[in-house]
Amino acid sequence: MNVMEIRDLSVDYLSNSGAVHAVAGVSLDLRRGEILGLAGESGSGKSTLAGAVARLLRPPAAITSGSVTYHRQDGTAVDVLALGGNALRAFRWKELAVVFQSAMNSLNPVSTVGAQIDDVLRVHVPGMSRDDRAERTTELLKGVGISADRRRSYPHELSGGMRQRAAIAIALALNPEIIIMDEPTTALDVVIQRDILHEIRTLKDEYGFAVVFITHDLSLLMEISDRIAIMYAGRVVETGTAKELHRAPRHPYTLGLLRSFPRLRGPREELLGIPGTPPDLRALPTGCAFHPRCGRAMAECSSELPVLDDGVACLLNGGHGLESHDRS
Ligand SMILES: Nc1ncnc2c1ncn2[C@@H]1O[C@H](COP(=O)(O)OP(=O)(O)OP(=O)(O)O)[C@@H](O)[C@H]1O
Repeated sequence: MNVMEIRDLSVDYLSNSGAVHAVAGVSLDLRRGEILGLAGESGSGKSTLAGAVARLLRPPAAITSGSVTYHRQDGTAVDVLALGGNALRAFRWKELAVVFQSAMNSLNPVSTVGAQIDDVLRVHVPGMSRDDRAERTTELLKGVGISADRRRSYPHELSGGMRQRAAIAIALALNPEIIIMDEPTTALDVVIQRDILHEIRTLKDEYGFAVVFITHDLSLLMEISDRIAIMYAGRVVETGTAKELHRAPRHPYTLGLLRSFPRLRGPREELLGIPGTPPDLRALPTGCAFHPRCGRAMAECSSELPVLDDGVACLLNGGHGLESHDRS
């Protein structure tokens, strides 16, 4: 059962030097209650895709095609790209919440963490009593591993890990169905990262929300995700369960990522398993965007754009392609 369906979604950043095709024709399902990992080198479009479905993109970003459908538990379908005003605000907190990499940026520095959770509840659940809000705040903080007395702490009084936990507690305040986490733990110590991620899994099992998890750490993604989507140059090139991708990656790019010790953030540099660097998104190579870096490229890879078929977009894997001139 899908909680969200993304179909043929494209996002450009418009600039004087041409449109940057950051997301190009992405179709992806998010199943209710799953953790979907999103991986790919820096600049492959992960954050832009997340921003599009959370409706957080601002100009110069422009959604140029596609649809995003959210399915409520009662069966109603919501056209996410058409939401506006109050409906959009309600969607963003009650149905979908986002946790960003830097918790400091999403927390208010002049308000205690308890007051920030209380604010969210007060604004979005007008009928909730003060006592009920206090109880819910304590419950949320406990749920992410913060003791109740810490609700009176200001963000700067908390460690990085605690701040991240507080940001997650705020995101969970209204019981959303979907949580998007964009590199939420990369700035943290590895041990703390793993602790927080295991708690997210526990919370997810308890509350039943689905998670879209974006990280540069593919090994971490393999550990915590149910399914993974690999992005390259704005497209999804492979999807599968974490086990499938780990055991038998089918796209040469996925294989390269697994063989590398990738630094997916920061300056673009060659990955050990993949020569070259990602393409300029203003002027993509013809055919498969990965072909200039692919050790297994065939002649047709430079003229045919492979479409995602049975979880992989690669001509080598029985995938069929579109002639370059068929591309919309
Ligand atoms: N405001 C902007 N204007 C122009 N181009 C942009 C803008 N924001 C992002 N881009 C470009 O869009 C592409 C996709 O960026 P995006 O941040 O979605 O990738 P990502 O995979 O999330 O990378 P990272 O892991 O570094 O966050 C990149 O080439 C980036 O340079």
